[in-house]
Amino acid sequence: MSQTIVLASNNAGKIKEFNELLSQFNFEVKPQGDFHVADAEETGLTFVENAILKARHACAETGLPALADDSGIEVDFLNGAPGIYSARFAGEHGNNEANNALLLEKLAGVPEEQRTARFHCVLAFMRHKDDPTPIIAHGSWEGRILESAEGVEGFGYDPIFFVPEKGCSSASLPKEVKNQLSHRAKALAELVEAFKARQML
Ligand SMILES: O=c1nc[nH]c2c1ncn2[C@H]1C[C@H](O)[C@@H](COP(=O)(O)OP(=O)(O)OP(=O)(O)O)O1
Ligand SMILES: [Mg+2]
Repeated sequence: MSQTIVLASNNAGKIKEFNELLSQFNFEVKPQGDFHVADAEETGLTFVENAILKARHACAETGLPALADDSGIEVDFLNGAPGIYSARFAGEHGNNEANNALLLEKLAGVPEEQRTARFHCVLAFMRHKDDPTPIIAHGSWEGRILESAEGVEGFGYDPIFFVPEKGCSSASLPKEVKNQLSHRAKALAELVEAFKARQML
């Protein structure tokens, strides 16, 4: 059986990673753009709320089950900012270069030990728009903010996120390595366990 699931994202970087991470499963995962679904309004105050809003929106627009990802980076020196506002940190939604430049600017002169940060990824899977029991999974990835951008892989904040266990930025890691370590990979592993518990895999 190959069930179609809508990936409730219009972020090309995420869509690419989900295609890599989900290739082991028997699902057909199609990005919502294939169904001409526009961005949901992210009005929640938590990653969990935003992930549900996105999944519900994609279910409503397509009539199919949907998987959404709300993610971002939490910087300790900034009391957790940009957090759920990561995609619009510098104002314009999804302007990665401006977001990275603003984060580097806000941390200018801050010593290494105070530059700790982590990525979060919350996944929400909903069977239909009125699903009262969405499956929620969470993963995080610890690191710190570099002083300048390094590497060309990945997307978003990857060029300025230092991965201590590898000694380089996450944009310097081969995609297979990021896909083993990342917040998204961990959340997806948790989602798979929840699917198994519900006899869905
Ligand atoms: O692995 C990652 N490597 C680098 N940066 C990342 C990662 N994961 C999330 N991020 C950043 C990108 C964006 O600034 C924000 C997600 O924002 P978020 O609203 O969840 O996604 P989005 O609006 O880009 O696409 P969509 O809502 O259509 O899925 O966190
Ligand atoms: Mg978004």
